[in-house]
Amino acid sequence: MDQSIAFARHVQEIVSAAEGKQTTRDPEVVQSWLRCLNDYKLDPEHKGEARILPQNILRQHQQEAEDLMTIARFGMEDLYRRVNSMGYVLLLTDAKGVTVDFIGDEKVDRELKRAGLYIGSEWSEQNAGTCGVGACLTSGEAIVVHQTDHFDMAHTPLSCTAAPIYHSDGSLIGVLDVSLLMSPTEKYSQALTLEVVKSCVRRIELANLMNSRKSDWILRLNRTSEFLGVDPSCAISVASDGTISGLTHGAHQLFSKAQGVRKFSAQSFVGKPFEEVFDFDFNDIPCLLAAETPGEQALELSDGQVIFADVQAPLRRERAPARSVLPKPLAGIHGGDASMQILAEKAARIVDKQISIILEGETGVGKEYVAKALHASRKKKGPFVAINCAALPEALIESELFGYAPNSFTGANAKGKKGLIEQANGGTLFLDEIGDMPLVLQARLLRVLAEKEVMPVGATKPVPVDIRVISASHRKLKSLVDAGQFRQDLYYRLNGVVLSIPALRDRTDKPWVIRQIAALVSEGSVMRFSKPAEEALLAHDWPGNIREMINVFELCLALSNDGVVGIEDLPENLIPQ
Ligand SMILES: Nc1ncnc2c1ncn2[C@@H]1O[C@H](COP(=O)(O)OP(=O)(O)OP(=O)(O)O)[C@@H](O)[C@H]1O
Repeated sequence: MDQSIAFARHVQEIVSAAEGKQTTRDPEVVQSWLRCLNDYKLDPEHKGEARILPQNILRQHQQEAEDLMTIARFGMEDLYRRVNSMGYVLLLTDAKGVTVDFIGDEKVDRELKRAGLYIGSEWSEQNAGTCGVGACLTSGEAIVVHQTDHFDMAHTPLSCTAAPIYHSDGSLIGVLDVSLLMSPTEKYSQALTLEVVKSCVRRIELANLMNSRKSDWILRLNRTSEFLGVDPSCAISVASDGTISGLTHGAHQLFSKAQGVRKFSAQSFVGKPFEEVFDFDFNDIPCLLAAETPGEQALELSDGQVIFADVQAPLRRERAPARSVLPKPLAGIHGGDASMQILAEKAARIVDKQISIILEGETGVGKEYVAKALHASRKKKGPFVAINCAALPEALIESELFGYAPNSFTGANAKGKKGLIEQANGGTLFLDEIGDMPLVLQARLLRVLAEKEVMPVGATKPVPVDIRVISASHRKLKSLVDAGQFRQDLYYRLNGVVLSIPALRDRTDKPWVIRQIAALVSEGSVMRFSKPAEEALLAHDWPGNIREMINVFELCLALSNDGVVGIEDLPENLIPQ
């Protein structure tokens, strides 16, 4: 047919379609023509040249699309091996329609370049009119734009089949297009090509999801159980908190249909709880790993539709909780010593549980300090009551601990008195030097802990108490039990978890401890040490631990000039000979 007649007919067809007249064109092609006329104000009589971007601008697009190019390259090469003998070329464009990667036959390089089937060509609908890439980007769906489907007469020799590529977060990131310079007249000749391109993109998206979500559960999904393991139709990833962290476009379409969502909305399923989409408990996903029959792989979608799932467990464990996730008071008990860090992490795991804790360590290492940090880290705090079992006078110990009823003995307060255990109700009871508690009192304490109530001296009715107990001892309680000085049954009740605080001489964070205690003693004002003084502090073995350090620093502060402590200000036993 004469070129000018063909051109006139093409323009005429577009105009009459725009007027709403009957047409045999596919509706998505007509919709694109209408966008070209009405939205982009393109002129069907104008013959545009294919636009190839200059190198520097192309490079910018390629840099921004680096991830997409890496994701898609293996799929493109595989696809090209299958279709190149039929004359197809492959284009990968970014979300703006710029060809950032290209595979074609070098023998017809010049013709391809002229036709715009080339690296750097720009195929947005606004620029090139109806074309495979442009219509695909605008609609978000795969499409064949065959010969005179093209809006611009310059492109009507081409046949273009394009499928959108979606990121696992749901956003449209590019288009994979296969095009022919010369093709059979009938459009249905490209029906199989469309399926091949869609399947290639499906595998690209799946590989991307599996690669980028290694710490999550991956569920490969199919409507039938056959081919589920080898060629699933779509997939999702689920994070450890039970929310959907990523999905392929096929999964997006499946869920949208199940939930009656018509309008395409990119991110609508990412971040949603797994149970909102499936009628299945997230915590039961591991059970699917052991599925042996298709029936055991079947899941129900929210609309009752059955879908089969092939599950892959997280390949990479999420990193262990960093120090910063410890409750603040516990994170602040050391300055980087490894055994203190382990202690803090262990304590953080049990801090809100009904588990008794024993703190062991030499005198002055900071057992009460750590007990207070434990208490301060609890969600439900209540009061903190400390009892030094070694310092209580024997005669008063019972009434101090358990309290007494009004007028229960001579000299007692007429109103009675709440004991320390009752004062700790709803909070923490810290029993310091528990190893020094007399045996008779140990029996009574055991009853309090077992029955969760105290019987004040002279009272007839017990008082219920809810306390968490932290005990401390500078001697190993187990050896006291072996020596018959501590009740075994009480030891077992107190001994939920033992936390051993290292001696100061064994800690690797001594410079941090020095700074802490200097600030404590000087109450925030200046207290610094000369280099030789600091070296002497670091070399000392601190038998009295942190308490000894506090005493030494108080003395130094009093002797020093303007808060700067020299070696001569240190006590004699600290000065190297
Ligand atoms: N990390 C720290 N920062 C500041 N001060 C601390 C720290 N650790 C302990 N202290 C202080 O050191 C002193 C001794 O600590 P604590 O009384 O907790 O030790 P203890 O092991 O319970 O001693 P004892 O065995 O004699 O009962 C206290 O004044 C405490 O406040």
